[in-house]
Amino acid sequence: MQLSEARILIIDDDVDVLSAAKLLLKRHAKAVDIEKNPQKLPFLVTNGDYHLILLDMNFTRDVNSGREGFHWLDRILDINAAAKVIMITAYGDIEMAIRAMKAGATDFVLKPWENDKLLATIAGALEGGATKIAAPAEEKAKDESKKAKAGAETIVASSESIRQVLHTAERVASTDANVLILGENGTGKSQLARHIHQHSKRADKPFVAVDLGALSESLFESELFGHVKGAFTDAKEDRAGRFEEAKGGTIFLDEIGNLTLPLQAKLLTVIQERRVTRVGSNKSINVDIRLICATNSNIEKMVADKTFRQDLLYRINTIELDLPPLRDRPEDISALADYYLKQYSKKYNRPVNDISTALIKKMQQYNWPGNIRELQHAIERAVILSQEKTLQPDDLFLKSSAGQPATATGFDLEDMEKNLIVKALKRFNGNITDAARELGLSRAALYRRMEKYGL
Ligand SMILES: Nc1ncnc2c1ncn2[C@@H]1O[C@H](COP(=O)(O)OP(=O)(O)OP(=O)(O)O)[C@@H](O)[C@H]1O
Repeated sequence: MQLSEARILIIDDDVDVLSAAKLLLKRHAKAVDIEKNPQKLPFLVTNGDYHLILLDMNFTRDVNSGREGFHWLDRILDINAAAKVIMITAYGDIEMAIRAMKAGATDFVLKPWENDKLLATIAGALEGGATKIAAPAEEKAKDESKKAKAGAETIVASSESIRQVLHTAERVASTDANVLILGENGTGKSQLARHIHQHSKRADKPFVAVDLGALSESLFESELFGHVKGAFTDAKEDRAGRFEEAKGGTIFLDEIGNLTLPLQAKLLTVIQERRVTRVGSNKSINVDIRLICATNSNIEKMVADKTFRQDLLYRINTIELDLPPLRDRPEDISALADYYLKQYSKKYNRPVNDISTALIKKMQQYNWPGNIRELQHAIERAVILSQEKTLQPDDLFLKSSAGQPATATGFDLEDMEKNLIVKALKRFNGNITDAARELGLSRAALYRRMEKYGL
């Protein structure tokens, strides 16, 4: 839709921001309403028929955390999941802006804004009607059902090593052989397990995934094997366990290397007998399941150290599939980056459609400790933050030198700040006053940071 047809609501507790925005927008839009008090939002959203809402992230009551901004974003999307909300965020709040986009905001603008940029962002949000991000709950439900549908997930496989693994996986899918998938975190073990299920004759039966690493010892039995009413204090009714839920289908036991020895013994019995007994019951039930396990531990070493039972390993590893880390398959890096670029530029309605050769090179030199999951998140952030059509090396926040571990999030705030400053200085040909204004900093604060980063 055109900006000239749009009804816009602006919510900010700073009256100067409100009047500046109104002054600008009323010249371009059909109607502009402003409101200082966010408590009025539910009423306004319900009755106002707005095409777009500009929402402040940090109300003064809650300046630092942005919590209130998220709260109001949620309220708006609860009332109208298709609402278009642009968050107004201060410089330094980029991390929050990313979270807001993930939580369902259509876009964000940094304060203080440039008028042209604000207008372009609003016009972009209004135009991108069809690609509006779904509200989180909707999105999640869509994801789940997508995953459940056979063949719905795309596996990117350019490298010979992954093609080999996929080839073997598809060949063994039709058998009922137990499969053990090995690989570092984020290499795609869960995805491969789902792929095997989808290519098996059990595809239209349940696929039940259990993260054994997240299961406490006390919950293990009732979660996996179920319980009968009264078996323990909280057992208010009979409940089937995950093995029973997977009947006729596949059970995927992730992080099997995390099981303690007593639990390994219990699991071994069930796998051998293909029968489970609910906690508190004396009747065992037959379960027809296909078993797939995965671990990022060195399981052979665990057997040698006697922390993993050899007989259990022999039961679960009839077929062993080894997913190599991403750093060992550079051909997959550019294919995956491309795949996620398309996915996220569509999801977030961003104009980014290409990755520069220099950035591909940078990615291929990096060691990706978090593997595909880390690459996926890095591209997602870059797509959200980039203003350009082609992603450049500066757009991806990685530790710069190859072989260095990334930070826990793969995203370093200081690197990010330095990059933003470099970009602003470039854009304004080194003009400190203009760059500082763009960044929302005083000239002195910008000088201090330039000194800190040796710029
Ligand atoms: N070949 C691939 N093509 C496209 N996306 C992939 C591929 N492999 C993995 N992914 C994606 O990477 C992310 C991590 O994959 P997954 O959860 O399967 O890894 P994992 O090895 O099970 O991780 P963890 O060890 O932490 O449980 C997921 O979003 C998944 O969809």
